[in-house]
This record gives sequence, structure tokens and C-alpha cells, in this order.
Amino acid sequence: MSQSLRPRRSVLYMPGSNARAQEKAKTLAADGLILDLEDAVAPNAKAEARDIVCRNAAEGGYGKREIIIRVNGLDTPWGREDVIAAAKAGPDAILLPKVESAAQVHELEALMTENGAPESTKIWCMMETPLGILKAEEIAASSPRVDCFVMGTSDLVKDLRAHHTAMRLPVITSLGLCLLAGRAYGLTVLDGVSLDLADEDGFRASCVQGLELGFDGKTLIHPKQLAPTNEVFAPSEEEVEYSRRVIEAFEQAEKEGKGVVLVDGKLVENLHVELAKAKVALAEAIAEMAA
Ligand SMILES: CC(C)(COP(=O)(O)OP(=O)(O)OC[C@H]1O[C@@H](n2cnc3c(N)ncnc32)[C@H](O)[C@@H]1OP(=O)(O)O)[C@@H](O)C(=O)NCCC(=O)NCCSC(=O)C[C@H](O)C(=O)O
Ligand SMILES: [Mg+2]
Repeated sequence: MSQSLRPRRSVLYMPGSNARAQEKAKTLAADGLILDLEDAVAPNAKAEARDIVCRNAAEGGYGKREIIIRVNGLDTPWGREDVIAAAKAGPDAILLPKVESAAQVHELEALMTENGAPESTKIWCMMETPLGILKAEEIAASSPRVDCFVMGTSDLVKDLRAHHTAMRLPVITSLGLCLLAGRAYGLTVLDGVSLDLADEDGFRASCVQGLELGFDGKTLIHPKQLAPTNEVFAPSEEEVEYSRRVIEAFEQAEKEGKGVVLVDGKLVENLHVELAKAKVALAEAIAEMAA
């Protein structure tokens, strides 16, 4: 679980050129929204998309949902102008695609600062190229503004010359390396998108796999993916109830001078209490989000 107390179970991409989707997003049960200026926008629509996205981010109206602007890479014809406009709009985060070094993060950060991005605007990094994955630790450690890794499994599968398979064995090493680096530096780590909108069982299975691997949430491409994702990445009522009992039992044990206790026949130590507290905190943050 990330150190962030903001629920990031479901983070939905939408093309920056699609004003209708950005309006609809104000009513959707997404924890975060990625307003995309990169791959979902055709070159001839980039400038208009930038205007739409930055106007929407500045105006708000998205409630407690986090707003993230995905800019084009700084080595493209659009990247710098995207960052300058996004910095002024002040979203919760700017998402940089295809990050491969700390130097790229520093370049983005300098441009954000020069253009008045508030301290609260974080940097999110797309992890989606072989070099980027190999540099995951360097990127995670590059700046306190870096707050989240987002797996870009479509680009990664392409670059690895791998195949999209149900249980994602071809990308498992890459997912694991980013999780290791993200966890080591206290970042949120979000799983990549599932492209097959027709396969509901397969989608749910990939959410469960992502949760079991340790991801905080998943990036999505369509509103129909929100409900199963929110459900899988939220602690269940039973988990929350058990977690509360773990916390209580351990507090009681400590008062009695003991460092371990049995709850429902299972050994509970301090590390289990930490996990239990994180689950309860996440459940409370989710409830607060829905209020
Ligand atoms: C995939 C889509 C093009 C399908 O769109 P559409 O045909 O409009 O779908 P529906 O008719 O089923 O839509 C029903 C209503 O939902 C709204 N809608 C659809 N998608 C979204 C969305 N993403 N966000 C918000 N709202 C959405 C429609 O407007 C309909 O509303 P209404 O008019 O009221 O009925 C489309 O879903 C889409 O464009 N998805 C996002 C694609 C995208 O952003 N791709 C880029 C990011 S993925 C990526 O790049 C990952 C990474 O970099 C990597 O390498 O892995
Ligand atoms: Mg990509």
C-alpha cells in the first residue's frame, strides 16, 4: 500500500480532445482522471486538446477526483508547450510518458517551476520502455515531487516484442521491478490498462492479479471498467472488520506486556498491525471520497 492516503484504485484515461468524455467524467466513480494529450490525441488535434484539458483542469468541477494531465514527451514538438500550459492550470499531477532517466524528471520539474506550477502539483511517471524499467530506482529517487509510477504495458509489450497474455508472464519482471522501486521510495504504483473491453471475466482477473502483485490501483480506458476495479482494490468489509480486531487485540496485548497475540487462531505481530492500520485508513479514505 502506498504512503498516499488518497484512494487511487481506479484512474481513468480520456482523450484530451474528447470534451464530452471530460464532462461525463465529473459524474463517474473514478478516483483519478488522466486527461491525455499524448497517445490518445492525433497530431493535428494536439493544440486544441491542450486548450480543452488545461481549461477543464483550471476550472475544476471534478469533486474529490484527482486530475492528472498526461503531456507529450519533452523531445516531441508539443511537450514543452503542454507542460507550460499544464503548470499554469495547476492539476494534481503532470504525467510524463516514457520516462527513462532522472534527468528527464529534472527537466520537467524545472519547466514546471519556471511556469508557476504549485508545490501541490506532483510528477507522475509512465514506466513503459525497457530502459525506463531498468532505471526505475533512479527515477523513483529523482525528486520529492515524484509521487506515482504508472505502468504503460501497451508500449512495454511492443518494445519487448512480447505478447499480451492473460496472466501477463511476459511483463511480470518489469511490473516487479517498478513495484520494488516504487515501494522503496514510498510511491503509489498503478497497474497498466486492459484493452479488451468485451472480456469482463478476464478484466476482473487482471485486477485481482494486480492487487495480489501489490499495485495500489489500475489505469483504465472505459467507464465500464470502474466498478470492478473499485471493488477489487478496496478492502472488503470482512477485511476491515478483521483489521479493527487485530489493532484492538494487539493494543490489549501490549498493555499486558506481550509482543504477539493470536486473532482467530492466527499469529499477529507488529507488522500485521501496520497492515491492518493501512487497510482501515484506506477504507476510511474511500468512505470520505464517497461522502
Ligand atoms: C475506447 C473508446 C474510444 C470507446 O469510446 P466510445 O465508443 O465512445 O464508448 P462508449 O460508446 O461505450 O461510451 C459510453 C459512454 O462513456 C463515455 N466514455 C467512453 N470512454 C470514456 C472515457 N475514457 N472517459 C470518460 N467517458 C468515457 C462516452 O463518452 C459515452 O458517454 P455518453 O455519450 O454519455 O453515452 C473510449 O472509451 C476511449 O477513448 N477511451 C480512452 C482511450 C485512451 O485514452 N487511450 C490512451 C490511454 S491508454 C495508454 O496510452 C496506456 C499506456 O501509455 C501504455 O502504453 O500502456
Ligand atoms: Mg504508452
